[in-house]
Amino acid sequence: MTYTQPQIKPQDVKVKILLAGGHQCTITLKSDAPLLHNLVKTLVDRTQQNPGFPTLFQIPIDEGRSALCFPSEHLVGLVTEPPIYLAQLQPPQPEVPVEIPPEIPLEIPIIPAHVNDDLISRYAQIENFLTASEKNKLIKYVLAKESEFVSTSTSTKAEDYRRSMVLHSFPEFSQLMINRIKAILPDVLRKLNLPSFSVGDIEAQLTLHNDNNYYKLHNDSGSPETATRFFTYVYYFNREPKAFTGGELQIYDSKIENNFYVAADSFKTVEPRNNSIVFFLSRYMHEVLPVSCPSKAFADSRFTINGWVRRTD
Ligand SMILES: O=C(O)CCC(=O)C(=O)O
Ligand SMILES: [Fe+2]
Repeated sequence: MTYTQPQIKPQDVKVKILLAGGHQCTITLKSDAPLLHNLVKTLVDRTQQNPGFPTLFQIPIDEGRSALCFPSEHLVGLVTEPPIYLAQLQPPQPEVPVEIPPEIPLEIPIIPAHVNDDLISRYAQIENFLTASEKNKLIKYVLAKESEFVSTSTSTKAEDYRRSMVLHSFPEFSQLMINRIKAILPDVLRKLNLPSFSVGDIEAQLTLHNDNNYYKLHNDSGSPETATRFFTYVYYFNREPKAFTGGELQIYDSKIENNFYVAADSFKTVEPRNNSIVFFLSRYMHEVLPVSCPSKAFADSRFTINGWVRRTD
C-alpha cells in the first residue's frame, strides 16, 4: 500500500460549451482544470440519471473582460478539441449497432475520455457470489483457523493506518475464488464498460475486521511491486445474524492536484453485504470505515476474501 499516484501531463483542451436555446461559447482550459471537471461532471451526472447539485457556472471570457454565467441545468453538451471521445457510463448496449446516416449533422457531447474515466469512480457489486453450501463451508473453515490469523498493523510505520487480521494461506478456498473471478471477469468488464485486458496473476488473502478495526484511505497499486494490479476484488462474508455494524467500503472519485490523482470529496459507499463481491480499479482511493462488533468475538467479524487481478502489460 502506498500513496504514490501515476503522473499525468495536463494539456490544453479547447472546449465549446453548448447551452439550452442553441447558445454556445468556446474557451480553452487545461485538461486538469477544476472547471473542466465540473462541466464534465454536470453532464455525466445527467447521463447517470443523477441530477447532482444545481450550480451556477461563472466563467471568465474575453481575457477576463466578460463573464459567462449559466445555471448547470442549461448545459446540454461539450465539444472538445482534441476530439477525445467519451467512454459512456452505463450505456444500454444495443444488440445491433445503431447506424447514424452521415448526412445528418450531429453535435454529440464529447468529453475527454481521461477526464471522465479517470475522475469518476465506478464499481460492480455482485450478490450471491458463492452457493449457500460453499459459503457455509467457508465460514466453518475460517472458524477453525482462528489461531492462524495475524495482525496487519504491526510492521508499518503508519501504525494507525490499518487495523485488521489476515490469513495468508487458505489453499482450499483461494483457488475456488480465483477460478470464479476469472470466470466472471468478462461480465464485470462489460458492466463497467471497460475494455478487456491481458489477465496476469490473481492474488487472494483472507482478512477480518473486528471491533474498532478499519483501513484508512489508500489505493492498492501505487508502489513498484503493486503497479500491475488492475482490479481489486473484495468478497464479503459473515455469520448470520450479522453481529457487526459499520465497515462500509468508501470508494472515492478522483481529482488531479499538481499532476497527481488524489481523492476527491465525493465517494460511493459499498455495504459489505454477506456473500457479495465488489470489483473496482485498484488505483481508486478507498477506505474501510470502522467496524463496531460489540461481542468482539472472532466469529462475529466482518470477513473478506480480497485480492487483485494483475495485468500482464
Ligand atoms: O475490506 C474491504 O472492504 C477493502 C479492503 C482493502 O481495501 C484492502 O485490503 O486493500
Ligand atoms: Fe485496498
